[in-house]
Amino acid sequence: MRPVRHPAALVNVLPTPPPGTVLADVYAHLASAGAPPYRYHQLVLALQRGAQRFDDVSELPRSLRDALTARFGPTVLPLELVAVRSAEQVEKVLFETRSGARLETVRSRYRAGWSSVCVSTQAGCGLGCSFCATGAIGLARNLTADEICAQVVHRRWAAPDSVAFMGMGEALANPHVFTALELLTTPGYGGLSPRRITVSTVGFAPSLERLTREHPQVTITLSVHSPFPAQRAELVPLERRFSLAENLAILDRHVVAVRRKVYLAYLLIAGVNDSEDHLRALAQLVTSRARPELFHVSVIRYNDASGADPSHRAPSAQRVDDFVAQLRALGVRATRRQQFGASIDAACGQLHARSLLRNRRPS
Ligand SMILES: C[S@@+](CC[C@H](N)C(=O)[O-])C[C@H]1O[C@@H](n2cnc3c(N)ncnc32)[C@H](O)[C@@H]1O
Ligand code: SF4
Repeated sequence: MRPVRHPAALVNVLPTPPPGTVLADVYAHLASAGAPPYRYHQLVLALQRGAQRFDDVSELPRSLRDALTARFGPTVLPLELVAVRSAEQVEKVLFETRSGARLETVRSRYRAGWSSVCVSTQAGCGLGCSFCATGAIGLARNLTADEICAQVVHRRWAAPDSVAFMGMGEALANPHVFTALELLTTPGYGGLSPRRITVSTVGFAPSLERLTREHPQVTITLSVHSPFPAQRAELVPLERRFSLAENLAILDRHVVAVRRKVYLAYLLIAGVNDSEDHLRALAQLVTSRARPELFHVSVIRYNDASGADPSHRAPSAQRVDDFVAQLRALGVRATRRQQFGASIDAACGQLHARSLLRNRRPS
């Protein structure tokens, strides 16, 4: 949404911020201090223009800026930029939260004038997938909604065209993700179309159901990785709690209700899940759905990941292309997921918020 300039015009424009966010606390604080409503709106506009500190919001009287700083600390956004690394069309940033938790965010510019931010939803991840660097470090904690949104609106980059919840962590294991989605999609705050937001999950079924109910237009990616339950449980231990079948049943209902495509991620690991049997079983899994045309398989080439199972190997690029072509020949809509930034550990599955410190550089 384009900022509305005149404060008086703003009073009834911005909805109240969702509870559980710093903006909700600021809103309540300003109201209890007797500040007129447009002061809150001035603050939000200043944030959208890149202000990071209460002190930067020159539209607010000095006394109010001082009161907000005294109550909430100097910065509005709860992340400090610690280090940056760039390569190809990708920039990877290491952030630190006020409590000292570390997370990484990746910004890609994959075609002229189009940018996407891949946000982390947890510091680490507790789900222990065998192929993932984030899983290897375990879970430190869920990120707050503010910490998730701050990655999107950080002054380092202009507002992105799309946001992927595909960085560190399992988004649907973190209830704060729902607050973040609300903030990012509300006009006047993030203002992003939900269709430009992708949530990737290994299948936290109750939260997946909730996502389809509360944010039906958000794009969903379900990480599959094996069509065989016993093997999938080895690769993705959450399979033992919420099966692929249970998650696919949720998506079956969802695609019928919203008539929108969902994505199935298939991470190809040489000699592990790239056999003819896997190919046929995966194709059967998709083509047997009631609406197979609404399931799109994204094949991902395995990236070397620190702490992952040392026996995992990347297939050749040709093998990935062949796998995609064979899926198509079996009637499945499939593409290879384009990935950039593997040389700086910024590609899928490589985020672990440790090695960037060697490249520390000021913002
Ligand atoms: C890190 S996960 C985060 C989102 C969510 N937890 C999930 O697993 O879908 C994002 C994507 O990275 C992929 N991924 C994980 N480890 C990988 C690796 N070593 N190489 C390539 N992709 C990987 C996952 O399969 C998933 O599609
Ligand atoms: S692949 Fe996703 S769910 Fe699995 S360990 Fe990595 S971040 Fe967690």
